[in-house]
Amino acid sequence: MTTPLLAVENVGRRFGGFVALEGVTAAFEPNRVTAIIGPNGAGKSTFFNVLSGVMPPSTGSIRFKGRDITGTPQHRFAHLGIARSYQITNIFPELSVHENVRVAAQALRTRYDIWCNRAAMTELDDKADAALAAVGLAGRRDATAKFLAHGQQRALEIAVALVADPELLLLDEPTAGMGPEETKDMVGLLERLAKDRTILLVEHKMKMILGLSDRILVLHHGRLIADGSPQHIQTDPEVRRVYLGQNDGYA
Ligand SMILES: Nc1ncnc2c1ncn2[C@@H]1O[C@H](COP(=O)(O)OP(=O)(O)OP(=O)(O)O)[C@@H](O)[C@H]1O
Repeated sequence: MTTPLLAVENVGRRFGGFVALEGVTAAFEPNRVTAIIGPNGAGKSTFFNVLSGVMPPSTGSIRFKGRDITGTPQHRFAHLGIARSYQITNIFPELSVHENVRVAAQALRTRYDIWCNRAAMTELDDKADAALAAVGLAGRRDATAKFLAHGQQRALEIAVALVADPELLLLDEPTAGMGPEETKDMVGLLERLAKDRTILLVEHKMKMILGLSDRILVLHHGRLIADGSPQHIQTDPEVRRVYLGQNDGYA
């Protein structure tokens, strides 16, 4: 069996006396797409926040490539090989598309690298261009970020995440606010990226999740109630019960 890239064991998170996440255990193999779904308030964002170091878990442990990273501060995650995008578009609107990615690349460097090494600057430019090419934005390189269409802004965020060359990409609702065409483009992008990366995503668009994911985890009231292939999840009686009556396209 392959060593899991990421393994969480008995992970939980409390807010005061409220248990938002409880006893979640799962291991994630490399180069797979896993979706985390669940009704509103199920604990998806909390799980993502814990996985990406936004907050430590109250219980349990998280291992990345066999190394215990429980409680590691968020700013160290990019160096570990874990990158995250947010639900809300999170770019510098007044900077160019290329500048947005280069700033991210620069942030991963030390001051010494930046000020003393001209070659390092060229390398940063090249890295930014490679990330833009990977998400299909090379042609908009010099556009001001605020003038990109919404779908392109989300792709830019992914380029920003890619500049650290992460092995694990955590994507919080990458198709939020997108219509069918933009969603289709994003799915195509994620399929390309998934060839040599591990992707975990939180999403609400069920048809998209069923088509894209190798595996789906279902959270409900902070607990993992199902974990399996899209086919398995679609026929799981507990999942069907949880989603019954929810107007989110699940069928
Ligand atoms: N910082 C916080 N303090 C107190 N309670 C919180 C906090 N963050 C989340 N919660 C609570 O934890 C529960 C899980 O919230 P979470 O945002 O993780 O759910 P979710 O599945 O992402 O929901 P949605 O699909 O609506 O985004 C909710 O009841 C929420 O009110």
